[in-house]
Amino acid sequence: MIRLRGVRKSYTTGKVVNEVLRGVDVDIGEGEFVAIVGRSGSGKTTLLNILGALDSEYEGSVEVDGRQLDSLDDVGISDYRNRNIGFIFQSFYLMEHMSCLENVALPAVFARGSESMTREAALARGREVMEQVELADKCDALPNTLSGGQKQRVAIARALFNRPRLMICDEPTGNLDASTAHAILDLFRALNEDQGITLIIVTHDDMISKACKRVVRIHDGKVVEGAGEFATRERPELDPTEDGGDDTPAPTEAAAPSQEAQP
Ligand SMILES: Nc1ncnc2c1ncn2[C@@H]1O[C@H](COP(=O)(O)OP(=O)(O)OP(=O)(O)O)[C@@H](O)[C@H]1O
Repeated sequence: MIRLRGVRKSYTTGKVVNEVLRGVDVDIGEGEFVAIVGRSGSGKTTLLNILGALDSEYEGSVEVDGRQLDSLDDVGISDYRNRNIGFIFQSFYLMEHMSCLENVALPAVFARGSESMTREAALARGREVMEQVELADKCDALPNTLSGGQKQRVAIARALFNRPRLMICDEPTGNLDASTAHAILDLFRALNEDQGITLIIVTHDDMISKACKRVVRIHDGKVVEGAGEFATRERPELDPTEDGGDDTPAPTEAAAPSQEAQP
């Protein structure tokens, strides 16, 4: 489903170039349940943003169902995202002045053309996904009256609204205690097993990564474990204290301003 080859990404700040991804090759198949792990600063979120078509400023190839993502224009990319991907973040990004149901129905606002829904249809679909996350009784509640775990369930319901094939989750349990995190994990498992939704989860939480069916590990700007159906060409020696430190690559002085530095 998603195939990355030779993906490189650097951030340029002034004259300093930080090469974060240095030739990432990875495959994510339909229906997979994958964790992305690595030290802080190793580029997990950077990779996730590319996998989720949130970032198109990279070198290399990202192919989805046989089609290069960079062949799509901005409208094509947002259509692809809206139709196929649900996003879950550590901070739940709920609109505090709207009810949970209105939050969940928000993706209808972004639907385009003939597919846009009436308000009634959007709210009915919202109720359906609130039921799926077992929060039907919280439809009219404001988000700030909910617990952290409940807020994350509302965010998951919102992500489910457009019936995504893929859910991209960045530290989804980062703000939750262990038992609440476990309940969210159970929900992810059910979405994967019962609905066949592909899940890609960036996590520092061992409980989550152990439950995933594959672990993709990033180190030194490359995928060193769990790349998918092919062998990674280079495998740097891994530090056994892997997740304990910071993997931010040392920034280098730019010889010339990179493309990203151009206005
Ligand atoms: N928008 C940005 N501009 C400049 N540098 C950035 C930007 N986003 C990330 N970086 C840098 O890229 C590197 C990788 O960041 P990223 O957030 O992908 O790491 P991560 O593995 O997700 O880290 P963590 O586990 O701490 O969340 C870090 O050195 C970070 O400072």
